[in-house]
Amino acid sequence: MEIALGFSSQNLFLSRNSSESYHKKINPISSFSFSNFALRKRFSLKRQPISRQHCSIKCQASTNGGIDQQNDDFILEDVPHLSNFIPDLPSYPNPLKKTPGYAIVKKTFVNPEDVVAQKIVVQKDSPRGIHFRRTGPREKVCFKSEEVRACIVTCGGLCPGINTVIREIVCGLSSMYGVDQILGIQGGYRGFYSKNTIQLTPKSVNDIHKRGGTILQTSRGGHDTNKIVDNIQDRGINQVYIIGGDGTQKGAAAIYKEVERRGLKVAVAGIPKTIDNDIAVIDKSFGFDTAVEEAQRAINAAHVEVESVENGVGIVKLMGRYSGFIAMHATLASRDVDCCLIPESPFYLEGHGGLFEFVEERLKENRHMVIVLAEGAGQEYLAESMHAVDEKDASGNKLLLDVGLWLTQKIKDHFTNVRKMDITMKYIDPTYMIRAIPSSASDNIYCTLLAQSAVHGAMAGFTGFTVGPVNSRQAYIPISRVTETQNTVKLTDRMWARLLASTNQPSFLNCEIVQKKINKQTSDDINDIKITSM
Ligand SMILES: Nc1ncnc2c1ncn2[C@@H]1O[C@H](COP(=O)(O)OP(=O)(O)OP(=O)(O)O)[C@@H](O)[C@H]1O
Ligand SMILES: O=P(O)(O)OC[C@H]1O[C@](O)(CO)[C@@H](O)[C@@H]1O
Ligand SMILES: [Mg+2]
Repeated sequence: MEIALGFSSQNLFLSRNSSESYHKKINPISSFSFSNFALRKRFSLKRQPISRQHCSIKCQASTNGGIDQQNDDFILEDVPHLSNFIPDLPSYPNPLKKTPGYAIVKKTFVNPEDVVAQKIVVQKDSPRGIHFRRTGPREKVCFKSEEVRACIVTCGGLCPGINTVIREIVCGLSSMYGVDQILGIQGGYRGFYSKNTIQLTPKSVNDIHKRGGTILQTSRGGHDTNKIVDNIQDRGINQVYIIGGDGTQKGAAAIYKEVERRGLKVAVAGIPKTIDNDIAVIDKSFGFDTAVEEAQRAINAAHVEVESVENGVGIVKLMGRYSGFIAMHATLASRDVDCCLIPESPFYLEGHGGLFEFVEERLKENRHMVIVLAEGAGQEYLAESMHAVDEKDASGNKLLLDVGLWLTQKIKDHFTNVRKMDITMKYIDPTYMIRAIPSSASDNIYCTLLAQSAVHGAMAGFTGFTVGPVNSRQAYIPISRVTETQNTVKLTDRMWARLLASTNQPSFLNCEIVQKKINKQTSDDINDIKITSM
């Protein structure tokens, strides 16, 4: 089957030619015309002559559904739609146009064929690459307002902005779609089957965005797919909004699969939340900027303390289990940090090029120094030196040892006992403080976009999706796509190089483990189409 595509070089969106005949040929529900294709459908493209900024492209759905080896593939990684497994699903006109907010909006509904390109830095002849569906209101919805019974659940650790997302889902459902049956599931996944629900209304959530944490409470562990879906069925819930990190999104994928297996008309929408910014595909997770901003206060305090004494060494420990994004960004933002240690970049203490040597150099030069440490850094050394046994939290995440205390002690011992130097150590651990605060103004706006995109998607009948910004545009991403890998700092990317150039810290490159890690990252990068460089 042939599809005509047109795009502007200045536009991130690609639109398929919306000819009626095409729609009829592809899908009886015209506004969901992509949804007949299975996830990760690939189209081989034949390029036509490019005229100025626009070019029109013919593409052909791959008949075998497999990976097309042609260079100029257009790949749509689509999200499921309820019509995929519910026969004769009715659709209704979207009531949005009748709401005061949208009454005079020029283009209320997104073009159903708009997609967001995952890769926007391209060369003239490079392949078209992967695309995701653009979020936004569709002309047709699959739920009548009075029929919707939505629920919201929050799982995993805290993050600034969770309450804003809750608020905006409730207010979005109510003001845009006239939905008034919205339940809050309390205490994370286990709350589905072990706690009572609370009714959420625009009034009850009115000022929750000013508070940190989650008004619904959260938990780790307790994901029992069958019990959860039984409960969804028993309560007559037909839209499930799930706010949480990588673990939560895996849980959401399991719920979606079970819902599909049972053939239920239930839309499952994931909203990615993580302070660690470790969720793949999306640009950045909400609350991250707020946390980085708050981390500045701890770094400033450490700097003030150590520059006020002779040979002051300050250590600030920040969150980041497997990904050092908070530490990296907080360091880059501060300029008062001499060294940033993250889980992705192993370091060593003794000998030439090691951390002790660097600390001594900085003390000689400046009489003080500040180290920012991600909690997941150096765990291999700690485990070795403390003979620790592996402990896990209720979700199966490894419990970390306190690298901040360990490093403080190591530096103190080295300078006092080996180098016979007087130093003053200051250890600041603001880990929970940076995630327990309300979100900043810009994060609040980001949370609003996420929440409203999720609401539009669920109302339109999309399911099994996570919503998030891809190259600054909100997209519906298949849940499995965001859980297959974890986002980590790439030592081979320019952002880490910028950090090294800013701190002038050692790269610890003459260490064998570091070399091995970098070699591995380089080979992983070849398979990783996500552009992490900025
Ligand atoms: N593979 C999985 N399948 C189903 N459920 C899962 C899976 N992994 C985790 N979960 C569930 O998801 C919830 C949250 O997981 P977890 O504690 O790992 O936090 P998270 O969502 O990754 O957030 P964060 O890491 O940002 O704190 C828990 O209730 C856990 O039981
Ligand atoms: O103590 P809690 O609540 O389990 O959270 C700690 C973990 O949560 C995170 O913020 C997110 O996974 C990690 O950085 C941190 O290790
Ligand atoms: Mg996690």
